[in-house]
Amino acid sequence: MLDADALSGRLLFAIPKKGRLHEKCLELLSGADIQFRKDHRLDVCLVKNHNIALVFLPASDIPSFVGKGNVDLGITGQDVIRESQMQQHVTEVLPLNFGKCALQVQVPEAGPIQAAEQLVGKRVVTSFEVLAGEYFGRLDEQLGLAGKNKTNIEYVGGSVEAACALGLADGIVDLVESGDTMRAAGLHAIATLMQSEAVLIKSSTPKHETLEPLIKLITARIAGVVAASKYVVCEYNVRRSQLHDATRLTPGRRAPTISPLEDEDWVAVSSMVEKKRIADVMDDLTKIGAEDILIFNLDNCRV
Ligand SMILES: Nc1ncnc2c1ncn2[C@@H]1O[C@H](COP(=O)(O)OP(=O)(O)OP(=O)(O)O)[C@@H](O)[C@H]1O
Ligand SMILES: O=P(O)(O)OC[C@H]1O[C@H](OP(=O)(O)OP(=O)(O)O)[C@H](O)[C@@H]1O
Ligand SMILES: [Mg+2]
Repeated sequence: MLDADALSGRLLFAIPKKGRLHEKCLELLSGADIQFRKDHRLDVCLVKNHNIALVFLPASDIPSFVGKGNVDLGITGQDVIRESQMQQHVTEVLPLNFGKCALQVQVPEAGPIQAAEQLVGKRVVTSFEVLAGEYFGRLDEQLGLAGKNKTNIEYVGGSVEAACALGLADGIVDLVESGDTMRAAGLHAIATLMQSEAVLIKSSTPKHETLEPLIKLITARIAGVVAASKYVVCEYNVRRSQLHDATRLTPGRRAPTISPLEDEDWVAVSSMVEKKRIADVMDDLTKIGAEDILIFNLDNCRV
């Protein structure tokens, strides 16, 4: 049985229990070798190989749990940190390079509204009533709307994109990643409130100073997994005479590793390259005569 004694002294680490961030968080924990077995009936479980307990919570509740110091560390989206008005109480320790999306004002594509200002005084449906309220509050003020004439912000918990078709709203404020959901609902975006990604957060006023070394260790491990997902190792052979151009193309993080080959005119080069740039880099290496270009994914790293 899991009771308060079992949790006492452990670092509490909040993980989204479902939704878009859940699977990615499990991959991060596995990459950082944080081992646990979760009973599906319980939202708290002990980590086997560290003095940590994982707490599985809705992503939108995690900012206030961390901000109030009820848990020590958490993963959630920057959007829900701002929506819960917890920015002053939580510290963003590390961006995690997933859960990337934008909070946008959307309206029916075929309709008359083409700018957010035209929605002022009308009905807006959203799960982000604080952020949408602030945004349209500013527009209301700029356009001098007050009282009953102000933009009407209404909360729904999900499936926000259906609101316009159902006749409940003139526009919505919701998250967009690929845009598939928005387009399927016949909507298009006319303004962006914020960009968001998943972040590792800790309390700005931690209750347990003694846990700080463990927080640092976990942060370093997770940073290693995140960096590994951003980089590849690029290895190739190139003529010594082209080495200057080659190192300009693949400068590495500190410097590329250069090894001699049996053929004295040639060297082997090994270098970390950002994954998103690798196709261009391979094209450019080919142009300067590099051969045998090999790309390796990283499972983990410390850089
Ligand atoms: N389509 C998306 N692409 C990338 N990140 C997203 C997307 N939708 C949401 N997110 C991020 O994930 C966080 C959690 O949202 P999500 O909708 O997955 O949670 P939920 O509402 O608890 O789950 P569910 O929608 O399954 O009930 C959001 O605050 C946002 O940061
Ligand atoms: O631009 P896209 O790639 O289509 O992603 C955007 C959708 O993802 C989220 O919904 P989710 O899947 O969490 O469902 P929900 O609306 O029920 O929360 C968000 O609320 C959008 O509806
Ligand atoms: Mg959702």
